[in-house]
Amino acid sequence: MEEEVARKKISVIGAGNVGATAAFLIAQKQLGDVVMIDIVDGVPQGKALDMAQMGPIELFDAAVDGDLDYTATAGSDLVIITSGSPRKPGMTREDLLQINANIVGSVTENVVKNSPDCILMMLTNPLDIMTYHAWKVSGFPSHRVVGQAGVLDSARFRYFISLELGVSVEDIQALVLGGHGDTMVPLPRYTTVNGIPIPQLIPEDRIEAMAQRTRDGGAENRQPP
Ligand SMILES: NC(=O)C1=CN([C@@H]2O[C@H](COP(=O)(O)OP(=O)(O)OC[C@H]3O[C@@H](n4cnc5c(N)ncnc54)[C@H](O)[C@@H]3O)[C@@H](O)[C@H]2O)C=CC1
Ligand SMILES: CC(=O)C(=O)O
Repeated sequence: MEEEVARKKISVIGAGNVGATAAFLIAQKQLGDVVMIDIVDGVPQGKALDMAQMGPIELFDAAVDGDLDYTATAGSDLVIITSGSPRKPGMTREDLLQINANIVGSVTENVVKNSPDCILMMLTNPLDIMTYHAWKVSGFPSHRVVGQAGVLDSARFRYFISLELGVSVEDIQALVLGGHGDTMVPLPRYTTVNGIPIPQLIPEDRIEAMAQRTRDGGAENRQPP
């Protein structure tokens, strides 16, 4: 007899650019049923409805709901926190510290009340500090609180290398360590194209230019309209 496996429940706090994109990709890949929470009435509900109505086109059955009330997130397996202010031109990620610490603190308390066994994934900037803050506020063991940044930073580095060499991103493995900020450390000798370290393929000054563009990634991607 086939065993029925329930989909995971994944809540996304903040239904802005990052939260809504994450919610849609989760639903489209059927990683779980999704609940989006925001403070602006109509935004999480409306965006969730739009996404759910893409199910018949993209062929997914994952549920997508939006709400203002954290009880809708109850029993989540994973909660992704994106709520907060994004960087304005000229701001560093650290400039966001005070504004977002207040938001992340109260959001984390609400999340923990409703999903005491979840894994918390932090995206709000400044990422490393907000992850630490959420860990402290949650009281969770450290293996249940993670920050998302290394994947994005490594993806940016891979993308720039693919442009430089005219090869597919699929052939590139890259590793970017350190914080999600100006101190991030792309590792060229551990970055390979089909197994060949990039210092054997790209001049040093070009690698450094791509490493710097990766560090500046968040700012470059958020130019004023
Ligand atoms: N870690 C990473 O890789 C990345 C992190 N970020 C960070 O993610 C955060 C969100 O960025 P965007 O989505 O572009 O901003 P956004 O302004 O589009 O969305 C933020 C959302 O949070 C909501 N919000 C504000 N206070 C809230 C609260 N107390 N409870 C629930 N929702 C609340 C806002 O209403 C808004 O809809 C920023 O801090 C940004 O710097 C952005 C890109 C990558
Ligand atoms: C905003 C930000 O942290 C980024 O795009 O990397």
